Amino acid sequence: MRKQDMNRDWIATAATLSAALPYLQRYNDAVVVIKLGGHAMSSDAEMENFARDVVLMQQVGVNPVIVHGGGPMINEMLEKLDIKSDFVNGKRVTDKATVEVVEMVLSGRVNKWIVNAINRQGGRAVGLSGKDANLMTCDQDAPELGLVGTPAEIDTKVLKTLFDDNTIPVIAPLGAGRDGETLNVNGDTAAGAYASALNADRLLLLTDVSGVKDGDGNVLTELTPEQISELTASGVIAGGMIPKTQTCLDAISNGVRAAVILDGRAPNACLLELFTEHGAGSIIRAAK
Ligand SMILES: Nc1ncnc2c1ncn2[C@@H]1O[C@H](COP(=O)(O)OP(=O)(O)O)[C@@H](O)[C@H]1O
Ligand SMILES: CC(=O)N[C@@H](CCC(=O)OP(=O)(O)O)C(=O)O
Repeated sequence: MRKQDMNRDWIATAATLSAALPYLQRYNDAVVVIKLGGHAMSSDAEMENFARDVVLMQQVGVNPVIVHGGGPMINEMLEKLDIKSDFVNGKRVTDKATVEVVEMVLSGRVNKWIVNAINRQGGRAVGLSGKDANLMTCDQDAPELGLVGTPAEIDTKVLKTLFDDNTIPVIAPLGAGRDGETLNVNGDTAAGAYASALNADRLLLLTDVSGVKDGDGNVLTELTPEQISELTASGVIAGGMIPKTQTCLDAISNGVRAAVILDGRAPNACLLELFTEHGAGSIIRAAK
């Protein structure tokens, strides 16, 4: 590259940083809950990139909270163990044997993968599940789903202590039932519940599609609650996208300013959404 062109690149980089100033100011001290879906975690390299963005966010004054999924990793382990698994409306039917595998995979393998990646990028992350410090107490979801929880009470005390200590919580989507039993919670549902309890400024749901698509396959960059109802009724929003859009609707009616569904595999997806005019994915905003 010629020296002159190289200078032009650096000038563009400096201009990008300068243009980010209003966004950096806006998100200073804001809580951003990020749900990292299992499909958005496909390699160590992608995980390192994600972790780097999270550490940068924290460095500039955001309080990030990571809530993760891990459905594909759970499926892989259940298959190895020859345990059959079914989904109803995007939620896993969970019996005693299944919940043990879910906890082992989520709290063991996936949670530590993320924690380690953030720490390697110079951040300080701590791994938790909803069972720690009374973070998430759940009621049982539909009885036919078995040991699946729906969040009932969130205790944010430990999260606030971690923010004060510049520590990034990484939370596996498990909860404690009223009798202390372990319940499997859909990752999107869990992320939405934490976002509402914290009055988060943004809930980012990172997945493997660039946003919510209409019947022609085009990504809808802004989505209203009415559009979500119509697209769900007509079957265009299906499978794992049902709990995602439902979570966004619940979140914006419960104290979250906006929720975004975006492609977690795209480079710097979170930074693009938070710190640029461009934004990313499909945004659902709370009524003013
Ligand atoms: N209208 C829609 N727009 C985009 N994706 C959709 C839509 N309806 C269903 N999907 C599916 O939802 C999937 C995302 O949900 P899921 O597989 O549960 O992701 P994750 O593991 O990241 O939580 C997409 O990969 C896509 O196949
Ligand atoms: C009740 C329920 O469905 N729990 C999910 C928890 C993991 C999850 O949500 O993972 P993704 O975000 O990667 O889909 C499950 O067992 O797969």
